[in-house]
Amino acid sequence: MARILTLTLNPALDLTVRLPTLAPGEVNRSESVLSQAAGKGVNVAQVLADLGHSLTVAGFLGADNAQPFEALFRRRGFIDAFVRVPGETRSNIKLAEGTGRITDINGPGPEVGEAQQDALLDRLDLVAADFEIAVVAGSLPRGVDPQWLRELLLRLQGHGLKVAFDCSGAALRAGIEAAPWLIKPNDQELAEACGQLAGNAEESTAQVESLRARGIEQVVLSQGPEGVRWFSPQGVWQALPPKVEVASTVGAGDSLLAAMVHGLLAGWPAERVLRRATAVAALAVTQFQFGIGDAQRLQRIEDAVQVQALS
Ligand SMILES: Nc1ncnc2c1ncn2[C@@H]1O[C@H](COP(=O)(O)OP(=O)(O)OP(=O)(O)O)[C@@H](O)[C@H]1O
Ligand SMILES: O=P(O)(O)OC[C@@]1(O)O[C@H](CO)[C@@H](O)[C@@H]1O
Repeated sequence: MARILTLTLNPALDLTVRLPTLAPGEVNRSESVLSQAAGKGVNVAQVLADLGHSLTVAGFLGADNAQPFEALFRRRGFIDAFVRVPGETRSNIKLAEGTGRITDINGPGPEVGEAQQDALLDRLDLVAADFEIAVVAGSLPRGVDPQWLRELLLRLQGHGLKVAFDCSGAALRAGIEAAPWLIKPNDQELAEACGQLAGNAEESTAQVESLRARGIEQVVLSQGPEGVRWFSPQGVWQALPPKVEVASTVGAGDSLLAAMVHGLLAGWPAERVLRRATAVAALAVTQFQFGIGDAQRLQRIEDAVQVQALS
């Protein structure tokens, strides 16, 4: 199995508040509140660990509330290469209604100074050669410029790493300039990357192909309950997940990304890569925790995923 680095520049403590129905402007009573050390790259690491890989996690972590992250890293056996920054890692609130609807309230993250940004680059220069691949996922904290992110991706690639990248907005556009190996936009992020929302499948295909023409080998377009379209040198593939009971969609994209990386690193045939990854993502929406909770359930979901080659 591979040694994988995940970078979460703006991790979060996810506070998932479960309630029957959200009534905005009213006093709401929750059923439970779950607090988890999270953020996209950390969630990806959890899934990759369950798929058998050995993980190093890095990024910027607020020094004042690092404990839940450190506990997770110890429990999971992750090597902790996070640079500590003054202040707190943000808390992101996820309002999870009984219907499966989720309302995300994500914080901006701590202010990260130039010295800490340099420290992370220096640390990555030291360790990069140990890895086959880096997964860079999630937003930027305050003080970090999208162009710094572009430089970071170029630097990782300069060390010979494949980069899988999942981001949004200006940071996504800047990262794309570095032509990472793989990106995983959703429809909205594809629109942000290409300047307009595609009106139909033909238009989104043309947008994806324009990105691939810029040197991005793999584009995994995630489309919520409608599944995945995957554009790669192995052709264009589509997967439709079975209907599942939704607990929380938070982290579904991270699960999809992790499992795509897993299948591609394993060198599996395209159909198997996409089938497994779609099942891992569908399983993720049935649970509140990150990672692969129930292997038997995963197999049942995988058997029900529909995959077809589009070209
Ligand atoms: N209701 C659902 N049922 C089954 N699979 C789902 C459902 N919602 C999402 N998925 C799976 O998870 C994948 C990722 O979901 P989505 O497209 O919402 O990602 P995302 O926007 O990156 O999400 P997030 O950023 O919250 O992780 C989808 O491509 C699909 O395979
Ligand atoms: O604000 P960002 O960095 O874009 O997204 C952060 C986040 O919503 O992404 C993960 C789910 O993908 C959550 O664990 C986390 O709270």
